[in-house]
Amino acid sequence: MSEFNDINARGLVLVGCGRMGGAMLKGWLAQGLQAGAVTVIDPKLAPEWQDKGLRVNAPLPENPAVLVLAVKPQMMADALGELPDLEDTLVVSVAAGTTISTFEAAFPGAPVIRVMPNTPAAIGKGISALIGNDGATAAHLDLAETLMSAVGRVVRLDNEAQMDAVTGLSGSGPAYVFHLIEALARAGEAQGLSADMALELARMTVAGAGALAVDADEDPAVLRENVTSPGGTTAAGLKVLMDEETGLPPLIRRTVAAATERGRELGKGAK
Ligand SMILES: NC(=O)C1=CN([C@@H]2O[C@H](COP(=O)(O)OP(=O)(O)OC[C@H]3O[C@@H](n4cnc5c(N)ncnc54)[C@H](OP(=O)(O)O)[C@@H]3O)[C@@H](O)[C@H]2O)C=CC1
Ligand SMILES: O=C(O)[C@@H]1CCC=N1
Repeated sequence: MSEFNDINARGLVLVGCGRMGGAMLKGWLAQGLQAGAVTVIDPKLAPEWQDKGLRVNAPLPENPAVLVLAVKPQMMADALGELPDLEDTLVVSVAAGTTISTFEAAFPGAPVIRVMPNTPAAIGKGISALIGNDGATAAHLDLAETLMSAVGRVVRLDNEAQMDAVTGLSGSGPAYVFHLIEALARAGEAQGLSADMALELARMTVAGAGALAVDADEDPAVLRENVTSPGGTTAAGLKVLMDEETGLPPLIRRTVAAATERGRELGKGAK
């Protein structure tokens, strides 16, 4: 029996099937969501989605179980304006910044859940944080958690204000890690490695360390110490990286703070 039974019976509407919407849809279909139960609204849907049995830019089902909004925050008002009134449908938004109050205004009385996923959802390795409005029951939260746990892990927030920090950390975070790979590769090249060799070493180092950080019982700090021989190479590298004034900690603090602040601005309607 699929955990998507109710959704397969009543339907799911996905508005915006770009990088994030597409990543989630890929995971949901792989986990038992039936393509015929999904109505995708996206005027310029990528060709890869055209022959999957989805209902593409079709009229919405009468009473879908879930409406997932995955358009850019700047496009949200337009997208909401194109949707009909809904009854007994769970509204789920993954948009950065856009607050629950926006969806309550668009769908008065509806249960609303705000989710912040990330793109590793495409391979079932995402992390999502979610929080519902007062109209979202335990069953609604469980339904959203069913959807998001099909594409990775889920944490629940107790305060919507935390969502911008989540966005700045794990929503945007994959981009920081991809940039770390790029930077490591370039640094390897600077030390005489070929571009291909440096990229392969950097990519697999980040992937392997990430997998170990998840699988191992030890804290990341212990895993770091396990690599660091006294008087060895890692200690020499970490002396630069961990400098509290010029190293990674202040840089990452500023990075996450800037992303968090941008989430707050988007929530206030910035373009
Ligand atoms: N990308 C990421 O890593 C993450 C994104 N998010 C959130 O997900 C949302 C989508 O981001 P992302 O997937 O990156 O963006 P994309 O631009 O890749 O996808 C959005 C899709 O929605 C389409 N679209 C635009 N207007 C409408 C409309 N009125 N009705 C239906 N579809 C429409 C876009 O078409 P067109 O291109 O033609 O405009 C596009 O295909 C954002 O709110 C973002 O904050 C959250 C977490 C992570
Ligand atoms: O860059 C953005 O605004 C979106 C939200 C989190 C990741 N991408």
